Amino acid sequence: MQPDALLAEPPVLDAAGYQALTGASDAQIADLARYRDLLAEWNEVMNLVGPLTIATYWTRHALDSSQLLALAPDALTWADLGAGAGLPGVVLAILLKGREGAKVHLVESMAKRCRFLEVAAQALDLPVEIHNARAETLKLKIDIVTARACAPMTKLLGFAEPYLHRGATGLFLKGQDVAAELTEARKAWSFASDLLPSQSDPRGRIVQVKRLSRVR
Ligand SMILES: C[S@@+](CC[C@H](N)C(=O)[O-])C[C@H]1O[C@@H](n2cnc3c(N)ncnc32)[C@H](O)[C@@H]1O
Repeated sequence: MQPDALLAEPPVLDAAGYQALTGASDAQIADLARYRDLLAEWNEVMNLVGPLTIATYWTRHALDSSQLLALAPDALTWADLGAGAGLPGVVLAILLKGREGAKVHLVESMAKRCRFLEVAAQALDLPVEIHNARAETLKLKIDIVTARACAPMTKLLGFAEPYLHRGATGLFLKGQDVAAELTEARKAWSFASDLLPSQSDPRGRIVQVKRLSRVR
């Protein structure tokens, strides 16, 4: 990682800044704002996201999630493992809404977080399927498997293995410890990977993973 990247601060965007940067439509901005309001409302009674991160929603959550679409512009089917409150999956679903064949699988093992996901999906009329399940137990054939803050890389690859084996590409949002996590993961897994820069966090990286197998 470049030393100056370690010093740089993430951009702080409002809705207008986010729209100028991403080209999102007015309808998508309205849906993203509605999702932020739902997050803020439900966060009062349920631990969904760090309360302070609502103030930086457009960078920390909206941009962090939506940047994945530019890396896989033709992908229609996604699975978000450990979706929690729906990050990145709900943001992706908002932006994919209306595209024929689009579907985001939101995979979350905690039932109460799935209740929030059901509310968001209904309020925003999203192309999602919610699975209250452990990610590693599902057998979904999809284009892209993603996750943010779900587990360290070694464990996350175990969750993602069934999806990668069915042909998915992995795009995982990771923080500044990614290099150490990858070194550790290579003790258990053999895989091809690329480290891509994050638009929302100069210290973060997106790990693109293909061809996963266990180290014997
Ligand atoms: C720290 S939260 C992150 C949530 C969200 N991705 C985000 O970035 O805000 C991790 C979530 O992963 C879920 N989780 C952990 N292991 C899982 C598994 N094997 N299958 C499904 N969900 C899992 C947890 O219940 C939790 O909601």
